[in-house]
Amino acid sequence: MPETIAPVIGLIGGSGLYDIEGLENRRWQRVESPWGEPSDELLFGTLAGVSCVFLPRHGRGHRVPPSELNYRANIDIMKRAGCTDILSLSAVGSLNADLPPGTFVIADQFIDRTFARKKSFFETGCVAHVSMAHPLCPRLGDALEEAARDLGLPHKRGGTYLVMEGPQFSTRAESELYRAWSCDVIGMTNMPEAKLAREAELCYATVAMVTDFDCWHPGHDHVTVDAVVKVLLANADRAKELVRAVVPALGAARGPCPAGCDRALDAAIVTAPDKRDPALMAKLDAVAGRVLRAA
Ligand SMILES: CSC[C@H]1O[C@H](OP(=O)(O)O)[C@H](O)[C@@H]1O
Ligand SMILES: Nc1ncnc2[nH]cnc12
Repeated sequence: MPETIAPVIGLIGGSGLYDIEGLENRRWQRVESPWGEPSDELLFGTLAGVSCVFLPRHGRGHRVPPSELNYRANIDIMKRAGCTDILSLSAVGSLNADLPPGTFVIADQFIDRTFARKKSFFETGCVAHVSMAHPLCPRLGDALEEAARDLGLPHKRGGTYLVMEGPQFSTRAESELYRAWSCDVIGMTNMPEAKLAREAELCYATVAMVTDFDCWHPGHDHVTVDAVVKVLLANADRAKELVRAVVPALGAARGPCPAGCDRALDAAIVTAPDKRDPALMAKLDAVAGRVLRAA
């Protein structure tokens, strides 16, 4: 019989999402990470009896820009806090005329165009290569799709999220290029977050909430924070409804992830055991302890 676990649902709130009201037994608590300073304390609580852990990605008050987020510390503390799954709730621009502001895209692919971020927990002293062919957990995607449908939210299952470095919005030529690549939405944060979640063997899903048409659209010559924030606030309320609907569905005890997210490191580490750096191994205790302790 495969082992069953009681899921702990991690929620990463993006722009406009700095708290989850309605979380019961709530407490903000600092969690230390060997990877440095995370964005904020974690908010622990329960929804319908299911354990949840919330992190405001940019910190309360939106202090940290996308390129300066410590993605490694953020994922590490969520793993330390016991999370098994992460739902990323993110504001995005639309690159697709069929996805107007207000649409929730349950993404299934990424193109990572970021270049100024630490993208892996694995460094000299312990090298690993995980698969990113299917970067988002289909089991979480199924649950989100069902909850969005039941709530009557405008949504689309599947879509490619292009991750740009930012913090400036894209040029018109870039926006057109990404459209020619068949990307659906654009944002600045879900990479390397999704790569690090995979390395940490966490199931990860993205709800990309469209706030604007980026700058390619004939009727929307540029993106402005003002315009984005207006839509964002309405999206944020609906995102919280979605969370309240999906968490109970995800909370039942379950076996291993059918897509293998929770076993991503099984065949990923290539460094010979006697060549591994003890200091790095100590930092990897939460992220990779399952496989390193077994070695
Ligand atoms: C305030 S609009 C630009 C900002 O919003 C998105 O962040 P998040 O994914 O955390 O919601 C986008 O990626 C930019 O960082
Ligand atoms: N157009 C856009 N480009 C990048 N990130 C965004 N976040 C919200 N809208 C965006």
